[in-house]
Amino acid sequence: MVPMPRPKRRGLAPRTIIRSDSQAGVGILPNPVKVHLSRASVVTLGRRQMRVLSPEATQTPPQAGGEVPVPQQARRLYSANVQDVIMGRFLVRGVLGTGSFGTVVRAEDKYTGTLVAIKVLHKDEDANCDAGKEVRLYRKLLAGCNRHMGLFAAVMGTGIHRGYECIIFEVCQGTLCDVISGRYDLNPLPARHVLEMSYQLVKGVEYLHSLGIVHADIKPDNIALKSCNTVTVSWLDPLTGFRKKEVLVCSEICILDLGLAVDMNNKGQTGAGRIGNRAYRAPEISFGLPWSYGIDSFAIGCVVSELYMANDLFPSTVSCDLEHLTLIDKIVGPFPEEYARSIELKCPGTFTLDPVAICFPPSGTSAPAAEHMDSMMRIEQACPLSGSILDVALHDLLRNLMHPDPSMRLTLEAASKHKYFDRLSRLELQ
Ligand SMILES: Nc1ncnc2c1ncn2[C@@H]1O[C@H](COP(=O)(O)OP(=O)(O)OP(=O)(O)O)[C@@H](O)[C@H]1O
Repeated sequence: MVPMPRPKRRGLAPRTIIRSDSQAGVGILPNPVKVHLSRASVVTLGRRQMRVLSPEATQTPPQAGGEVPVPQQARRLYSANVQDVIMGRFLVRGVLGTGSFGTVVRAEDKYTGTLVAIKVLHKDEDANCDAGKEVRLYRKLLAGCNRHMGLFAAVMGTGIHRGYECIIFEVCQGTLCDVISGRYDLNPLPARHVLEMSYQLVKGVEYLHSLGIVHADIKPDNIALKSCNTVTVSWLDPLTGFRKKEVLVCSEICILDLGLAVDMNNKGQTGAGRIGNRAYRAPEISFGLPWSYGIDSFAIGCVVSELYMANDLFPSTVSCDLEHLTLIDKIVGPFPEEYARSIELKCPGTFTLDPVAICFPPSGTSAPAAEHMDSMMRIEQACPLSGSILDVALHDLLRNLMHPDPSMRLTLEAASKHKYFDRLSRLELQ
């Protein structure tokens, strides 16, 4: 049976918490701005406006019979119709996903029968700027003709369809989000697959860094599987004995979506503004500080932890930056004292210093205590990463990838040489 696309695990809720750029540089928001989103709204994030889709606009509920439904007509979004022909050549077969910048459809080349993924970028001035950037970054990757290119979905061409900019990609099958959420019933992944996928992820993004590009949106939704083919094996569960289990035939992955990527060659090696998904966001971004390549290391640490645990690292119910930072402190912290002092100087009211801890709930907050109750319970129940990651070498790698202080965080070049990867024997990427 063809698995149905699931809504992204971390899709934005109808009432989503967003901080506008006016707060950048003055630290985190104690009381986040709550914005009621209509079906498709434009909000200011960082220095640009960005389309945010409400769940109704992004979810495509499964239909009986395995057919992929197409999204309803939405303003400025490409409305995919099965049998639509893109650029006079590609027959639309279904929708693979819809994101902030585009609708990605599976399509068949009517001349060769080849299946491709076409990202049809939303039609608005801002998104089209990003289209140009995304294409330029992919061209930069291609120009390198580097062997790491296999770790990115190959770009097969670009074009315009009914005024929408399109990028044609190699089609991949499913994402790590599907794997972690249990859609393919692959959990727990064999340790070997966690190792191989982690290594590819580290090497792929390390390659981006070597070109001066920060991906800035590493999350399980943006890592695809090259193939979802599985075999059934007999698996010895220490508690219940032998049972049948599905295992991927091949652990090859593919990094998607350079839509938010930042070319640091033009930026003096630091970026600014809020970027990426909170669940994978490095603390310096939430503090409103300049950030750099380390934000990808942090996000990769989160993704690898989730692959290993087959579960979220930070709960998707986290309601504000301060709660997220408190969880970082508890799960992969503590924040080093010197770093906390330097943040407190720049963003007063973020830390208490004796002992060092994030101020959560913020002192003097106007929100009634009841509003913080769920957050406090989540924080109390969170356990340090060492409680969940039993493999000592992997735990060490993750602690260093997710070091709360970016100046002490492992670079991906160093990560690729970490002792956890010593046990790789046959990966060609070495
Ligand atoms: N080459 C591909 N093969 C298969 N599925 C793909 C491919 N590219 C994208 N997708 C699917 O489409 C979804 C949206 O694509 P993408 O992330 O590029 O769009 P976006 O608008 O930039 O999204 P975001 O909001 O995450 O920035 C992905 O999460 C993935 O599920």
